[in-house]
Amino acid sequence: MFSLNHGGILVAMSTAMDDPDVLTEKKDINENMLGGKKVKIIFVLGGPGSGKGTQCSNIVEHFGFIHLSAGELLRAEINSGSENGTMIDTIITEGKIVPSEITIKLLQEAIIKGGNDKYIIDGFPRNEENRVVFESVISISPEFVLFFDCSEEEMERRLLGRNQGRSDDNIETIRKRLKVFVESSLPVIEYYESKGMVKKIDATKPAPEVFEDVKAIFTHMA
Ligand SMILES: Nc1ncnc2c1ncn2[C@@H]1O[C@H](COP(=O)(O)OP(=O)(O)OP(=O)(O)O)[C@@H](O)[C@H]1O
Ligand SMILES: Nc1ccn([C@@H]2O[C@H](COP(=O)(O)O)[C@@H](O)[C@H]2O)c(=O)n1
Ligand SMILES: [Mg+2]
Repeated sequence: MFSLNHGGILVAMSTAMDDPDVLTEKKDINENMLGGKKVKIIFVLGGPGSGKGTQCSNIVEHFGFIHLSAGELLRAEINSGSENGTMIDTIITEGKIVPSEITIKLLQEAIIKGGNDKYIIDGFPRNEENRVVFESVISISPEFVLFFDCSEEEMERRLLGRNQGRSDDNIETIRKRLKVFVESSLPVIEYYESKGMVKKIDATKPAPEVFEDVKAIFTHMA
């Protein structure tokens, strides 16, 4: 079983039910280890509507990763009636970025619940604060960063046609999200680029063609 300690650091705590021999053992996550298991994380980044969610579903189906979407986790938090729900809802509707401690706590909980050793994390880190806080709280470095590169015109067209009832899929919020992407998210991608960790995909192409390029990357990493 896993839990958060008082400092918010993720710890793995074995209980009698999990393993009676290590009843009180606690292990921090570090150097990509979680509860004694090596955990692989891939960050999936790209502008709003670039096709992150679409391609993550394909990756789950073909390569056995667990897909965690930061945006989905935040929307679920709103729908759960949590005390932060109204604040998160306002931020999303304004196309801004939710404070990192909230998003990272949701990611931590989802990783623990997932119990897997391979995660694709979609839409995170969205800004430098996300990146730095994740690095300090969850000491797992991504294997690489998958970047879906798409033109703004195409992203806007897709979002206006998405029709999933999202409060941020309207032209006013879409324009704000595109601005936030350029000002706050691209610098994170550039940071990883400077470390040689970015695998860039032309995401303007039709979805099946994009997946062929994604497949080539994941097949080679297996
Ligand atoms: N390559 C593609 N060509 C055309 N349409 C696409 C392509 N990929 C995804 N779409 C469609 O575009 C819309 C946005 O895709 P998706 O939800 O996967 O994007 P996203 O990057 O997750 O966006 P967001 O950041 O807003 O969550 C969806 O309606 C999806 O069906
Ligand atoms: N790291 C993140 C990710 C998302 N958000 C907020 O959620 C909105 C929707 O995200 P999608 O990935 O589903 O498009 C996004 O516009 C942000 O408002 C966030 O704050 N931090
Ligand atoms: Mg998405």
